[in-house]
Amino acid sequence: MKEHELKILIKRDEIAKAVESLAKRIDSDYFGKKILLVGVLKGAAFFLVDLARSMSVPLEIDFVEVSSYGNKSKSSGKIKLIKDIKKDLTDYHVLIVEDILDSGLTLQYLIDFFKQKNPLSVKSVVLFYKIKDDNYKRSDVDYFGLKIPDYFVVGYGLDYAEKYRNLRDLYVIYFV
Ligand SMILES: O=P(O)(O)OC[C@H]1O[C@H](OP(=O)(O)OP(=O)(O)O)[C@H](O)[C@@H]1O
Ligand code: HPA
Ligand SMILES: [Mg+2]
Repeated sequence: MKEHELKILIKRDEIAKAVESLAKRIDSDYFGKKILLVGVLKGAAFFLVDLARSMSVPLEIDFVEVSSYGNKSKSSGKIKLIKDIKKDLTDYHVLIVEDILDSGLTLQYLIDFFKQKNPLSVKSVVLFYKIKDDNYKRSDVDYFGLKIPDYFVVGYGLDYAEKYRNLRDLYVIYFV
């Protein structure tokens, strides 16, 4: 029996355009600055690679891994740090690279976490910004690519129970 089905939400071309346009804006804001892109494994790995290849300022990359969804489609509310970075950040501008802002808990956790490492600055770029109702207060995002409705989505790095990260387009997953 089929448990879920996928329906396309955003095509790869639109995603690619959003990534290009973010890269341009970040390039111009970070001109002459020592920048470290920190991707949030595993979901944001795909976005970080595409973003970094579209940027032209000199940059370094690193990754942290956190997890809070496990095999579910709702945040457990508890962020688990699985992999930290070792680098001394005191002379870097840190840009946290996230695939999606949903409850916002992961990003808030990481902003606080990186501020404690005393870099020159901490900012964030999120590709998919999930729209919640107006009273829903989340951490501020410095750059975002595409607003999406409040559905559970997969593809372009995003998973359901670890599957579908490799899809090039973004899909809504419906549980039937
Ligand atoms: O705004 P939030 O509600 O915190 O959700 C966003 C985070 O959740 C997902 O990661 P997940 O914990 O599923 O780990 P994964 O990237 O390995 O799938 C996603 O990749 C973001 O990192
Ligand atoms: O909509 C989503 N899809 C996949 N992973 C996620 N993590 C937070 N929100 C989502
Ligand atoms: Mg996940």
